[in-house]
Amino acid sequence: MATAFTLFGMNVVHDRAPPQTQADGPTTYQEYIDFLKQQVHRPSAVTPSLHSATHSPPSSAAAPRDKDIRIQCQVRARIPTNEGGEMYLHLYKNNQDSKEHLAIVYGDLRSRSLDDAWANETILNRVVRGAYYGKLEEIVAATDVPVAQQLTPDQMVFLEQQQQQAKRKWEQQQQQQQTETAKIPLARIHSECFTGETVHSGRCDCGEQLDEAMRQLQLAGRGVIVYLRQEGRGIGLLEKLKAYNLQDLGHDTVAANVLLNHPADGRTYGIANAIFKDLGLTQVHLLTNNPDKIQQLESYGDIKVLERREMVPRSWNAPNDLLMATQPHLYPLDRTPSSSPALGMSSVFDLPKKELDRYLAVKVKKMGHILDLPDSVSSSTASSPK
Ligand SMILES: Nc1nc2c(ncn2[C@@H]2O[C@H](COP(=O)(O)OP(=O)(O)OP(=O)(O)O)[C@@H](O)[C@H]2O)c(=O)[nH]1
Repeated sequence: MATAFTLFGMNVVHDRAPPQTQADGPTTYQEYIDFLKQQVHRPSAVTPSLHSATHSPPSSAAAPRDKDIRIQCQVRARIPTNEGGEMYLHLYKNNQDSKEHLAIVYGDLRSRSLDDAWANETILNRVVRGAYYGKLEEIVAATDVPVAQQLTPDQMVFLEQQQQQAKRKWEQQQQQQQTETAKIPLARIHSECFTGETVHSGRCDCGEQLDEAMRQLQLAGRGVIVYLRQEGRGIGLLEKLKAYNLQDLGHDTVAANVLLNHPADGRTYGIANAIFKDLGLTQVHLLTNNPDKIQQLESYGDIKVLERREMVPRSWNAPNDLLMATQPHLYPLDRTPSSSPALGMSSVFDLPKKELDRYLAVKVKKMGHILDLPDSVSSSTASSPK
């Protein structure tokens, strides 16, 4: 028989009664989760075991392996964007996991580990891994290149001199910048979301957040988006897709994670902290609604978040829509209202809003994200835990 109870102002309907000890139903979130877990571990026709005998349970993504983090930027490359801007993609390796975490860098920030001298490398090796100063087109314009695998002695001398000059220019610019403006870079720590970013899922706002962060960074002209491979809040794509099926059965994003024996949010930010440091940042303005992200980042003691810049969902943000409609060149092509229907995709004016609003409401109501829920969203999500 279905049971209903209220949790954090939401009516939760479940197909089984809560445990005897909680005659009035769970009153705290922990009790709700315990209640759900109890059901999962009872044999049931409607709630099958989540892990078959042939599969070992997923490892806990929560275990912080945050000690003695070492990172190295392996390569940097210029990426012109379809909106007319330009950024430098930095690829990092680290001693914590085997993932390729990224930094999307705008403006003149430089990676210390990339710029370090590496053993037995030639000037051409440095240029190829992106540890060059200035613009490669300037080198190309001034020599007979294409530069071959082997540089002639003349080319080698030219390249060395050209790089010394370009480096001095960069250092001068840095000094001027610090004395004149002491600009604090704009930064974002973004967690990978294949579904939201690549297949344009309307279950979450991750894709539009990445687009919006890139737009803001491009406008700011200086800063970084650290792109962490922490898919599914750290549980990975496999487990996130299972969580989606649990969500379709009526659980919210937090409960679905817990039912799969994962923490609600298993992410850590030690690698982001190390990447910020590597890029010479000590103070940032951070684009986020997630206070936990700020707290975790600052807990390492290296980076101070001077200001939090909120990320308002596009579908809630009329002025942004207006900006997009009037300045579509600032937005990715596949997200503009005019091009979307032609591609058979939802336009931002026609997002699958119900599921997205539920996702956003859970972030605000259960995960403490700082966002003003519009009345329409508050009321439309009040009766559902999803
Ligand atoms: N486990 C799980 N992860 C999800 C789900 N939907 C999106 N994600 C992941 O959530 C991460 C983004 O986290 P969010 O909570 O949306 O945002 P945030 O990074 O904490 O906060 P902001 O800085 O304000 O964007 C990405 O790694 C997504 O893959 C879901 O339903 N379940």
